[in-house]
Amino acid sequence: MSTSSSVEPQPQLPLADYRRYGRQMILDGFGLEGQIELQKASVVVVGAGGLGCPALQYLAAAGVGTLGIIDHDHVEISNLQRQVLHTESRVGMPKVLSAAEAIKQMNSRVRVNPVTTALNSTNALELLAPYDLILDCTDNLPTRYLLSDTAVKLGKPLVSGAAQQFEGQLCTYNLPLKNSSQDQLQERGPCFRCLFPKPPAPEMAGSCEELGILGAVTGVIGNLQALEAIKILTGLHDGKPSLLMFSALSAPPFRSVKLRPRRASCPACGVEGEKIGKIEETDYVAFCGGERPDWVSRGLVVEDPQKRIHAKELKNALENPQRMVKILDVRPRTEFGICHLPGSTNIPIKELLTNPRQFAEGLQREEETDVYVVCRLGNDSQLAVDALREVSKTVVLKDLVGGLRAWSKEVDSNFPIY
Ligand SMILES: Nc1ncnc2c1ncn2[C@@H]1O[C@H](COP(=O)(O)OP(=O)(O)OP(=O)(O)O)[C@@H](O)[C@H]1O
Ligand SMILES: [Zn+2]
Repeated sequence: MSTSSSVEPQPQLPLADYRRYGRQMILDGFGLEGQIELQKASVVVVGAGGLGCPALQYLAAAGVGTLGIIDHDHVEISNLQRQVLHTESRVGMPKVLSAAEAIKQMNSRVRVNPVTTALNSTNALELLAPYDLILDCTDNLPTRYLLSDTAVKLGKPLVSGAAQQFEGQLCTYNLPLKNSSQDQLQERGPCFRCLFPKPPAPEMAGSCEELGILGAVTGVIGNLQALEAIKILTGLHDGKPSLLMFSALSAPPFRSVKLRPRRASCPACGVEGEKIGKIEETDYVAFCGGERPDWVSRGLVVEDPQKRIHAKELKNALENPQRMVKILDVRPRTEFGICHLPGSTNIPIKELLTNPRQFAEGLQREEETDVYVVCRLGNDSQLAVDALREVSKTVVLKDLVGGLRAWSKEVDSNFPIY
């Protein structure tokens, strides 16, 4: 029997992994140690949407040992333009299960822990505690504050991404600082509350559905989140907190600002002044100004027949005109260019609201004409009708309940939904 085999060191990774991860293991500063760190690491990704999908994809491909995925939503066809782990055949499936399936196909050795419930103040500490690092891939402020407070309480870095339209942001909160002084406060970088002590007004925060998003933009930010996580886990991060801003249409597209140290008076991570209470007892939605008005359902509640018209009634009015009928479409020009009702006139809501009198005067000249205002979902059309009513004497001035989406559902299934 040869004695050499008993003294030969065992490979520290399965042999196949040397081949699989070799391209990254030969990088200076990464090495075998880096791969072992990734293998041992656990990362939880909150949100398996536009940011979460690319982030998960690169974390799984790189060989992070355990990935938690938390999301309560299901895959929709409108997600596939950017949520690149989901597929046509998985439309309707919980996003976390769809993402788990994609990861399994790519790297079967990654342990995936899917959670199909929403993260909230009562479950956050428990759901996030088992992980080394947290990725915020969500799309709303209450969850951002909740994630930040929980990350502070658990002492974990929080890699936060955001993207909308052509723009995105990346920031790691609660980042472990390198060469930190003895000063306790300086051991970690600032938290989300240090930067944004007060939430912006809820109406300022629009969703991707309302404002639009280019898929490749979420790809850029989601990839950067994965990269940031990998740098932190493998010790490649310089430990200097910064806020990175990306604007796809600007030159150069990236800007970065160094962040100030954490605020001693921060109610979450500071040592002075008022502290936040228990996370479990905090109402994050209320803190962020309450629920955003659900305009669509609001539209269904306000049933004032003087002010509003349903899609089927509008169809009748158009087909059996007692009087002249005019359709005013208040969507942005780009959306009007996607599809519109024949014969409709486009006056974008922004223009209309800057000078409603001017447009009302135009309508008044056509006193015999009934005016119906339409938009995409039935929100802006209400604002337009309210503004026009104040200055106009047009006899019939109504907005379409549920907007053109309702038109498509209730009247003409060939009218595009976008
Ligand atoms: N508190 C939360 N817990 C778990 N997942 C969350 C929470 N808040 C948001 N998310 C998830 O974060 C993801 C954000 O991704 P994104 O905005 O790309 O998707 P979306 O909401 O499907 O988009 P769209 O606005 O086009 O419908 C969503 O899948 C959403 O369900
Ligand atoms: Zn703070």
